Amino acid sequence: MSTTENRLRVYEQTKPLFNIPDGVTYLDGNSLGPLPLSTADRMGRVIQQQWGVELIRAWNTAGWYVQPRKLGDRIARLIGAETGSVTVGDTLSLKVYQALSAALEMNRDRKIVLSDTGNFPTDLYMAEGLIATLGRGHQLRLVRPEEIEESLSEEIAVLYITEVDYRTGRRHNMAELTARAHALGIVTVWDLAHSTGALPVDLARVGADFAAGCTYKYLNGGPGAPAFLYIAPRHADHARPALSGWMGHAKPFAFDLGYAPAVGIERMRIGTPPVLAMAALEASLDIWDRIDMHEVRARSLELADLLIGEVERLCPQLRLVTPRSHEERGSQVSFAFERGYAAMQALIAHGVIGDFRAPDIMRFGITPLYIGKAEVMRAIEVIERVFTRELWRRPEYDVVHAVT
Ligand SMILES: Cc1ncc(COP(=O)(O)O)c(C=O)c1O
Ligand SMILES: Nc1c(O)cccc1C(=O)C[C@H](N)C(=O)O
Repeated sequence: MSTTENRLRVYEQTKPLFNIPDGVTYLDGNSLGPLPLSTADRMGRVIQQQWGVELIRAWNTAGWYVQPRKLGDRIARLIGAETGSVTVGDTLSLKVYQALSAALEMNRDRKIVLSDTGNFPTDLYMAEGLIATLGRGHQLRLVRPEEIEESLSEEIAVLYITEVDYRTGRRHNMAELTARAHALGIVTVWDLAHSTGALPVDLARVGADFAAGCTYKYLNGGPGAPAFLYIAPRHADHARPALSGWMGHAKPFAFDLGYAPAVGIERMRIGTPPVLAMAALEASLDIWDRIDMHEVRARSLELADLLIGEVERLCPQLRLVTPRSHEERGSQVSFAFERGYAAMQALIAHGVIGDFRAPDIMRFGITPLYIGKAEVMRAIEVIERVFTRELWRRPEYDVVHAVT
């Protein structure tokens, strides 16, 4: 846990803990965080000593079985959640499905799921799939992000949104929306994919009902790292698991023929946890345990302001789509540019890695653990070069890859 004595000073003491290839300025930690230097060693030890030697005994001797909860408690500190209210495992798509289905059951007389057009598509697709499976006439209602508040009403069963918009970086006011939703009898499900490790989140204080997030972005857990799910302790013993796998059973090793949910958040486990991926996450959480999220936030805003100011001054072709107000943004800066895909490919070819989101958004993640003023200044210099020389016009930058 982060105490004043063992706290790491963000950037100065954290940058040396990451593997950032020479010549690369990495502004895509909002999509896939870089590799902590300790990860390979940690995974190697789990593979060699635990899997290799302990074999199946390691579920007990190395604590594999209790890892989902132990890692959950470490993430809980970063999102202001109560101890014992977070479980780790599966993918975020599954975790939002579980949260939404449990939330809908808490409001059985209402049929509308309210979300916004800035939500990440998998969240919307999972809702569509769940609604079709339920076959009870639910409806997914999508409004523009800025219309969410005025769209809350006693008709809505669940408010189902992502706190920080993956394209624009626009941030919803979680405290205000949760309070308003609760006053109208609405259950809330928050996707924290672009919040966890990006900014302070205070789930217990705002009284959120359900939340889920991933660990491969700001938390640096590695590609395919497991997701997490939060249920407010007041609901955890009543929430019904739609995906009633054996690891969420009250007594998995009794091998009963019928399902009985475990106590609390444990019921949201599904099947066998990804032990090796959890080992990687454990290594990155060793860093995060020593981080003060308020320090991360202060640095992030400072760096983002620098990037916004200089890019707007030097590259008038780019249009800022991230809100200027600190309260209304997450930890990424996005600009719209018609040829944004090619421009981002040009930047990547020149050592500045950000990414592109259709139709025209260039995203730059601000991740203060390994990005400081020097990195942002270098990115600005390269962005200026790409735009003043119109390097994005080169045909090689139009080649479209499967994953952007
Ligand atoms: C808001 C949000 N939700 C969900 C996901 C993805 O979920 P999964 O980890 O299941 O691919 C992403 C990114 O991929 C995301 O940005
Ligand atoms: N999860 C990803 C993947 O498996 C491949 C490529 C990108 C991703 C992402 O996380 C995308 C990300 N959620 C986004 O904000 O666009």
